[in-house]
Amino acid sequence: MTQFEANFDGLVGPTHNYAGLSYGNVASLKNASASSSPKQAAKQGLKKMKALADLGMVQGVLAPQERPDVYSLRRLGFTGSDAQVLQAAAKQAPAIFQACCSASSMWTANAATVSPSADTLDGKIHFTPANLTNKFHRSLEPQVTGNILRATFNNSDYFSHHQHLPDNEHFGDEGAANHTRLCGNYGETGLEIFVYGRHAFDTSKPAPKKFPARQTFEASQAVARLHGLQSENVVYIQQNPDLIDQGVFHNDVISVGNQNVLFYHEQAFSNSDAALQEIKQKFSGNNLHFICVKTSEVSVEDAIKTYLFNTQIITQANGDMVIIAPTNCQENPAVSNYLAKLVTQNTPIKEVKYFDVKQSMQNGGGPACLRLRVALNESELAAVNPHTLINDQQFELLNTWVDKHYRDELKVTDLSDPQLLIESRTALDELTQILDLGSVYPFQQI
Ligand SMILES: NCCC[C@H](NC(=O)CCC(=O)O)C(=O)O
Repeated sequence: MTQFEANFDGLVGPTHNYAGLSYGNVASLKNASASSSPKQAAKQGLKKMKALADLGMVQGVLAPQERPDVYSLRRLGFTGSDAQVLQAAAKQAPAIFQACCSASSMWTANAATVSPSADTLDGKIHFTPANLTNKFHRSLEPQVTGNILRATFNNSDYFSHHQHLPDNEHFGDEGAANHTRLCGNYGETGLEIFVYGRHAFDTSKPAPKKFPARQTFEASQAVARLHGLQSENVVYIQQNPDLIDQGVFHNDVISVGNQNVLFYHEQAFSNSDAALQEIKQKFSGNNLHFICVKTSEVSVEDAIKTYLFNTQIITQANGDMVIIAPTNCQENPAVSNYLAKLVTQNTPIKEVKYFDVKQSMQNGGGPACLRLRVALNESELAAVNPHTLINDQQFELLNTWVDKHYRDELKVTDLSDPQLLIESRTALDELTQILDLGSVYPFQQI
C-alpha cells in the first residue's frame, strides 16, 4: 500500500497580530506592537500549502481558533455583552486581553503530537493535543484543537484522539515541535524522538537559567505511553539548556528529521554523542544520515534569526528530498551559502525551495511551525475529512474566503473593536462549512 507523509498546515486566523506574548521567543518579543497583516499572513500560508500540493504532496489544512476568546475573558470575571467584555478587558487588563486575542493556533506543529499507525500498539494513528501550559495565550488552545482534530480525522476505525495532558507546567507539552520521527518508508515502524527541555520531577537535572523550558521529560513520556509506543522505538533527548537561554524555545528551531535524515546544529542537544549513538542503535531503516551543522558554518544566532532548522524536509515521489526554507535563509549569506553547498553533497537533500512566510516569522514561526505532519497509508488517507485536503478547488475557495473576510492591517489597538469579533465569527462560521467541520467553535455551540 502507498504511504504518505501529509502536512496539515494551520490556516492563519483573522486576528493575526504581534503582541510580544512569548518570553523566550526572540522574534515575538522584538515585534511586539508592530502592525500585522492578517490577510497577507493567511495568503502566505495558503501559497505554501498550494505549492506543496502542486509538488504532489498530500497537503491538508487545520482551521484556526476563535479569537478574541470571550469565553476565557468571562471566566476571568469580565461581564456584560460581548462588546462590553472586550472593551472592559482591553482597558482594565490589556496584557491579559491581548493574550486572549492571539492567532497562535496557526502554528500547528504545536497543535499535537502524532504517532502513525505503524508505531502504535493498536495500529491506529494517535493524536494528543498539546496543552501548551507555559504561555497563557497558548494554554487556551488545546480544547478547540481537539475538536478540530476530531473533525478533521473523523473516523474512529483509524484515528485515536486523546485528551491533552493535565494543565500544569509539570506536564508542559508543546506537541510535534519537540518530536520528530525517523523511518525507512513512512509506513514502516519508525523511531520517535522526543526532545525535552527539563525534568519536572527531578530538579537536580540541568535546566535553562533564563528562559523557560516549555517541554518536560515527563510530558514526553506520558505521550509515548498514551500512544502505545514500544521503548525500543523511542529516544528521549534533552535539548541543550544553553540554547534555550539563547532563544531556541522549541527543538524545531534547531533540528528537524525526515525518514533517514536528521538535520541539526552541533549545539542542539545535551549529551549529543550518547543521543546519536542511541538513535543509530535503534534505527531500523538503511543509510542513516546525520547532517550536523557546525557553529563555524552557521552560528546559533543566525540559525535563530533565519530558522534554518525550522525548514520542512519533504520526500518527493522520486525519493529525492527537498528542503522548504523561509526566504529569511536566502537573505543571510552564511545560511544561503550553507544551503547551496548542502544540496551538492552526498545526502538525500537535493534541492532548496524558498517561501516568504515573514508574517509568521515575525512571531517566531517558520515553515515547520506552520505544519503538523501525519504519516498515512491509502486507507487512512481515505478516512480523512476530504474537505480539509488542499486541491485547486479548496485552495480557490479558501483564498476567496480570506479576501472576503480578512483585514489588510491590524494593530493591537484594533483588537477590542467589537466589529472584529463579529467579522471573525462570521468568517469562521463560513469556514466550518467549507471544511465540513461541524460545530467546533464555542460560539457555534450555544
Ligand atoms: N512554533 C512557533 C510558535 C511561535 C509562537 N509565537 C507566539 O505565540 C507569539 C505571539 C505574539 O507574541 O503575539 C510561540 O512562541 O509559541
